[in-house]
Amino acid sequence: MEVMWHASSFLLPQPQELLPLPLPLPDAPPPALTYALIVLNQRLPRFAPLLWNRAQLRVCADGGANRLYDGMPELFPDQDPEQVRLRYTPHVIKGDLDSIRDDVKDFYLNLGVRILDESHDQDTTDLHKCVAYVSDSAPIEDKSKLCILVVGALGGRFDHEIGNINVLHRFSNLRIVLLSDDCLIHLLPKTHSHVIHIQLPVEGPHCGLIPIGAPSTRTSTTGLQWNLSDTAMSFGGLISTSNVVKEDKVTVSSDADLIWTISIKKPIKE
Ligand SMILES: Nc1ncnc2c1ncn2[C@@H]1O[C@H](COP(=O)(O)OP(=O)(O)OP(=O)(O)O)[C@@H](O)[C@H]1O
Ligand SMILES: Cc1ncc(C[n+]2csc(CCO)c2C)c(N)n1
Repeated sequence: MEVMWHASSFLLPQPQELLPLPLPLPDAPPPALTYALIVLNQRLPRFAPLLWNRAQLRVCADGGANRLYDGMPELFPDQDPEQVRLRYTPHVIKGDLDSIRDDVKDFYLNLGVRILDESHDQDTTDLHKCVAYVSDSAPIEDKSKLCILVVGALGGRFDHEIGNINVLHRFSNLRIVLLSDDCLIHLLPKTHSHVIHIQLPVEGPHCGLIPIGAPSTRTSTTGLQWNLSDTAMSFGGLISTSNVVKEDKVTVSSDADLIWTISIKKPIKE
């Protein structure tokens, strides 16, 4: 079975800000991914500017545009809010446009941002619409190198959270990472075995492995405090919550699609 690599390196400073990298190790992950960022309608996480700089395509889902407009200046309190907004202008705003404020819409329209009104579709969420846009924008051969980072996806309204997780399953051929200030989650498709490189300075130790779409009759892991060994997992039976990462590399293989979740560390207060 083919191996799929995962690493939350987008939470680290950009490679050019670091010292020259050592030679790749034999089991190092393959070349870097291309990132897209989707901003949802929840408070921006503190590391939003880091993800913004990582991403080549930046999209706001409807009310996510309000959060960008209001929230980026709050993250740079010493700077002129207008200058901050100009620096963090999205490429596209897409959704049913029932949450974006008129002043925000006019501001970004004047800057030439593409605003895509899909109010005719009341059966798919704004996140779904934005993921479809990002996916359609990427050439097919590049899709396996594409990683979509979604901020504001967790820790809010439960119906929205479940809707956001459903998007992971709906687009299971894409790498999508849902983020909040506190944790991230992504899908581990059953079509691959998985190697997850843990970025210990920024993530862990708490983690979970959860079969959300269907039960698993066999899941095996290494690198965790409570490893699974051909173990069954299902809602109503065992699911792996409150697990702990013990090594900087975790491996997972399963006969079902699983959700991987890991905590994001808080910055140390000075
Ligand atoms: N509280 C929340 N928790 C998690 N995700 C959210 C939350 N609020 C919004 N989102 C995400 O942001 C996207 C855009 O939000 P927005 O409020 O514009 O959507 P909406 O469809 O107008 O919501 P509503 O259900 O309130 O009509 C949603 O599709 C959802 O993915
Ligand atoms: C069975 C069913 N439940 C809820 C909705 C409502 N809904 C789901 S996605 C969406 C768009 C949000 O921007 C809306 C209004 C529906 N259509 N069908």
